[in-house]
Amino acid sequence: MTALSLDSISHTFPASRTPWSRRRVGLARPALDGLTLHVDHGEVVAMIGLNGAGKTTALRALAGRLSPDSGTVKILGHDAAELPRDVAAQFGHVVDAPLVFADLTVTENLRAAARLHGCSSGQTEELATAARSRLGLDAWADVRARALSQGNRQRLGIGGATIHSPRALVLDEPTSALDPRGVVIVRELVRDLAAQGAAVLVSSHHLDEVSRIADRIVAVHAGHVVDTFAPEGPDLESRFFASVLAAEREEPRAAMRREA
Ligand SMILES: Nc1ncnc2c1ncn2[C@@H]1O[C@H](COP(=O)(O)OP(=O)(O)OP(=O)(O)O)[C@@H](O)[C@H]1O
Repeated sequence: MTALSLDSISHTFPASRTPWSRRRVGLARPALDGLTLHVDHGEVVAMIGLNGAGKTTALRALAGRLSPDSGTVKILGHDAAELPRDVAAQFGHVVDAPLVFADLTVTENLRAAARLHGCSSGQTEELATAARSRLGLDAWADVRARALSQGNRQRLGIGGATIHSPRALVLDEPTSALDPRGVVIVRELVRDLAAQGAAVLVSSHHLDEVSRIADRIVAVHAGHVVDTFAPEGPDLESRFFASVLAAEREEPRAAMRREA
């Protein structure tokens, strides 16, 4: 059953203005251009794409941080922009900056994350201890988040986003700052959640990691899905670039068809 869905979503940010002029500069190209993507329960889908392809914008729409110009965005069957409280409690995400309070310690942050995700006060301590240990953060238990390294802060954000064992999870470049041990920890955490039935959508630039973590890989280019790959099989990098090149060759023809 589909747990995360983006259907024909399009979004164009306003063209930027220079600080010294009210005149808009630059072309307003769509960040998302009819992107459709579904993730089922128990499935890990990885989104790959060049810089500016639209990955984060799509994930922001799922996280309820952006209302696209058109299309439908659903989490567990509900409009992502207006999740009922009980559905929000089954969803987790790290998109943009992780929800980490700089002045709280690691343990206090995890307790806060458990409460914010609707876990009962009776469960909080146990969940915080388990998440801290799972993410390899025991040595930093009483350290304020502002003093953490970038990688440990990323671990803490992921710990907070998954502390309630969500049924739907969205992670934007979850391993970008992690050391190799952290990469394995996050991979195993994501795979375990999927084994429990969670739908997981991650974006990443690490093609090697993507093929280890995902059941399905989607290539996004110019705001839409241009190809889908199985993780096994030869040389993901070559397959990815072939798809991007084919999409770039096809685009002028598609634009002419749209204008005709
Ligand atoms: N807040 C914003 N205002 C204006 N344009 C934006 C904004 N956020 C994103 N964009 C533009 O939307 C397009 C898609 O950006 P997005 O961040 O979704 O790409 P991405 O695939 O996540 O890239 P990266 O791999 O570099 O993180 C880009 O052209 C970007 O410049």
